[in-house]
Amino acid sequence: MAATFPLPTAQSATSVILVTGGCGYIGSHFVVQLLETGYGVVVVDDLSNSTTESIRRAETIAQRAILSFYQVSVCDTNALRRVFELYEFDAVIHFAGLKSVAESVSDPLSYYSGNVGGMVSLMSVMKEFGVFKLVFSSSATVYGHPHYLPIDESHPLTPTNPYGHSKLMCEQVARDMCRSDPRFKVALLRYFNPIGAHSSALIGESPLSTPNNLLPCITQVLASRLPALRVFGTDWPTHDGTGVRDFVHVVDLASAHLRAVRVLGQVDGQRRKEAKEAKKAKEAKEAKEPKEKEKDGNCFTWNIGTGQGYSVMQIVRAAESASRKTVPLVLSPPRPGDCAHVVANPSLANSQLRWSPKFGVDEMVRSAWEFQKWNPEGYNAGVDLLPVTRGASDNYAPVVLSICANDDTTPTRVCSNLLGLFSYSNAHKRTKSCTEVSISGTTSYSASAFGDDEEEDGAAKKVFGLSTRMLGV
Ligand SMILES: O=c1ccn([C@@H]2O[C@H](COP(=O)(O)OP(=O)(O)O[C@H]3O[C@H](CO)[C@@H](O)[C@H](O)[C@H]3O)[C@@H](O)[C@H]2O)c(=O)[nH]1
Repeated sequence: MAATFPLPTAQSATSVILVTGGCGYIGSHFVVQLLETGYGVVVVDDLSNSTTESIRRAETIAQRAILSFYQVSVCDTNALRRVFELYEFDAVIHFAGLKSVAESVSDPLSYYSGNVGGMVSLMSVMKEFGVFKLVFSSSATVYGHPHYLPIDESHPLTPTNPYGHSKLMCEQVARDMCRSDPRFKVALLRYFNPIGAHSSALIGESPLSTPNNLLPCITQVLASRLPALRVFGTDWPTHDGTGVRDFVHVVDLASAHLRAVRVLGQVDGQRRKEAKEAKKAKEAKEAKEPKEKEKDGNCFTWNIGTGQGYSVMQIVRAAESASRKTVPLVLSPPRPGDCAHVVANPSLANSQLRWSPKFGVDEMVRSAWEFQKWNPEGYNAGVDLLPVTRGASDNYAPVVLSICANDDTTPTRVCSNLLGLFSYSNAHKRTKSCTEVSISGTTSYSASAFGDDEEEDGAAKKVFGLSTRMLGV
């Protein structure tokens, strides 16, 4: 029986979204959601800290292809123009940017030219081509050291490093553009600490260089890629002496962007409606609008965090429990510039965006570990996932593989990671010792069906052999 996956073409896509930095950690999770929701997706990324492998995997998860990828820096205004000439974008989601606090201190010009210059370049091309909806990746770093907790959007903005200043300047560019032209509608999303990975374990955080952030450090220690976790500060005024942060699952964070795109779309409809309303009704309505809107036109700022704080040691314990391993620790002095406690007040996003996080901290940490476990070398493992075929209605013959798992391994993940499958079915059933999974679209293995016994067929044996060799299952 042939499986059919809908692969909408550019023509059938209702709305086309440009994602800058779409190959990165957060961008790739967002691309999955855009594809799953039916948007047409164009990605630009200069690949300075990412690879296109993440996009191929996002397509695998969503079983849909993006419309196009362009290796373009947002700072390259002419190259951006050429992309805008090809599509009528409904909105732009701007993830592209540099994000290392330490690097920004040693090389501030790169952060001002890359992040602020990139924002100016992007917004100028948006204006030129009449694209007015923008969702921007901002950061809780714009608040600097907390004056009070939890941090709401009215908290003073006092960044402590060039990275934070560059994000705040980008926000200012957006605010000023909204004030100067009421057609602009911008969502500034201030992320707290994004962690975790997609449940498929196909995409996750895969830094090209040595990680600085807590979770990738922990998972790399668990994978024996780093010898030990340095715990920066054990004498903070927190419940266990280690730093407390507001960790948010990257999938929840991605869905906040989807909500923001929708809310900005409603601003459009709202404006048209308001234009038709009687003056009195309009005034009454405007009186209820958030202050932010009066001040900044259609520029909205939302904290994206859970409102819950977890300490470094709580995260370490969660990782040990997810991996059933021990994290060797080196207790170290505080990192320069760090602070004890950073927790969001996300109530504005909860009410105005109608966004609230679904995943708890255990799931965040578990999924981060799963990604590390199945992708020990990140995206550079040499696993060759085939691209999703760009076509209207390709039919693929399903292949049923039987994979023996001696733990609760998710079979789709094993198959997708190891066999270069470009689409898979979520339908699977488990037997006592073996797990069956229906998979579509393998060119490497063309056998049609196997039973529970992997010895039954040479190809099945080969598949199983590959998984055992590469993963130690
Ligand atoms: O190897 C490590 C790495 C981190 N930490 C601690 O873990 C906590 C979280 O650190 P990290 O993951 O580096 O995040 P933050 O320092 O909170 O910074 C993140 O969150 C900020 C917003 O709150 C953003 O501005 C930054 O870009 C982003 O990296 C802090 O207490 C660190 O001292 C360790 O103990 N050991």
